[in-house]
Amino acid sequence: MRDGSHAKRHQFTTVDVTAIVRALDDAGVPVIEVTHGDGLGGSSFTYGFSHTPEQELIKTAVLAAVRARIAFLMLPGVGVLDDIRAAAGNGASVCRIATHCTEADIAVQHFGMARELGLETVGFLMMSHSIPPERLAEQARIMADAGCQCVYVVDSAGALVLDQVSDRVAALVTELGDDAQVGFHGHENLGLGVANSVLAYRAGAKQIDGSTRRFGAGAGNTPVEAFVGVCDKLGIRTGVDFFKIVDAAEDVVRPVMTDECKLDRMSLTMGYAGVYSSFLMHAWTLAERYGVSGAEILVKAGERRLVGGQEDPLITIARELSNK
Ligand SMILES: CC[C@H](O)CC(=O)C(=O)O
Ligand SMILES: [Mn+2]
Repeated sequence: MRDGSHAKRHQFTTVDVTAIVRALDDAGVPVIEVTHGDGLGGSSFTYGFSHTPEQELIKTAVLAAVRARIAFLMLPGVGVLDDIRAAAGNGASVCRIATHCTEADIAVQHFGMARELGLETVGFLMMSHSIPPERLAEQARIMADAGCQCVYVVDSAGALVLDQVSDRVAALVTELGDDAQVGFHGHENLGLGVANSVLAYRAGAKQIDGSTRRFGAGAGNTPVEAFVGVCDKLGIRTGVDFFKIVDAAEDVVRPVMTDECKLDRMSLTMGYAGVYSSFLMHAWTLAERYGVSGAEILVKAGERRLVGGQEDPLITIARELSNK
């Protein structure tokens, strides 16, 4: 529900969260993430305001879950340490800290504090396609040394293709050994979420993200119901019941979501050009405001190697295109 929140423009209600958590929990999903789509503190003019304060949603999710642990995500700078304390106080038990893949050092104090609070810790190396496996492994080492228990290869742009996932996951597994697990977070912008996730598992990833009906930024995340079905057929045990997760997707999540995540010109361009998936809605809005092509904005964003948090340069690009 965190990445999926982008596809609902952060308008989840406590009623939605209760219904979805119950259904996912009953299907056997072990960890459910609930936060504004841009993480703790994301509700703002830049990222869009939440319908319901995220700490309220976290509290609601904790109450609704019987077995599942509730996770939250934060980007240092968008959220602050007090947001982590509040989420822990509201019963969340998994703290996921995201940084651009070359900036792991900005999360050191967050992992330290999360561990002191007794939280399970996960590190997100975003835009993992943009640096080679060896450099990514060095950044993973920084997170693990700071107290992170599972470092994720995060394909924020949905730009990684098959072996590029295996190579990165394998590099992290070799670097981290028993010090931390490795995870994978895929996006569907080139239609590879499930295949990439299977390869991540085969390369040693122990935690894999997904969302029902693939709700997430861009073309969405790895569709968890398809991933569970594929894993069943491959003899990979996920602990998630295929028929229950399909029912959850169809009967509970579908009616709550206003729009489907589309594999269309814009999201395909994001995967192809290596653009942060959360830029999709910004590019749409700017394309309309300046009367320019959204896909062209994204291609330029890829050329300029913009990272998450650099939403303002998208405005510059749109203005430049419009002046041309
Ligand atoms: C808001 C953080 C970011 O979008 C994390 C993520 O899901 C990704 O990079 O794919
Ligand atoms: Mn994502």
